[in-house]
Amino acid sequence: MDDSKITLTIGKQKNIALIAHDGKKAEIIAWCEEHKEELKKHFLCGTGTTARMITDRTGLPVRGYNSGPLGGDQQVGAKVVEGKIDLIIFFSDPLTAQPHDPDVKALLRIAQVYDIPIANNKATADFIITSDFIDKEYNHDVINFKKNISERAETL
Ligand SMILES: O=C(CO)COP(=O)(O)O
Repeated sequence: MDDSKITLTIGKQKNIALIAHDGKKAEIIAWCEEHKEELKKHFLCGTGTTARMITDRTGLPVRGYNSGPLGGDQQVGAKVVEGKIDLIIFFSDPLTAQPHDPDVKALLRIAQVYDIPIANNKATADFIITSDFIDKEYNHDVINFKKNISERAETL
């Protein structure tokens, strides 16, 4: 058995990261409004502009990191590595080139490495937010996890 891999039972409340490129901001705001009652039960964070716009338009509290082009995707990726993110809703824009495309790819890759559910369009986001996953105690395999479970949200 790999000693660096620990299984944690995290509880029902999830730490959810919300991210959208500019061409998809309206879509993620509408999605948050549609699922507001569910999202209220969870801890929300996101890249800078997305977080601010969701809070302004829906009233949901969303802790904001840096804007995506200024390293926000990398900050979310680092939280994934630390075992603090349970779900990522990332409405990326497939029709517009992004200056920070390497950061976007790095986030997609690290979510895959750590087996974190990541929705890149509304259909997938709808599926996850209405699924058992969101309601269940979440058993999460975390590699090199060093923080106490209760510190997870506080240190996001
Ligand atoms: O660029 C982004 C994700 O790659 C999103 O960043 P903002 O939320 O700051 O617009």
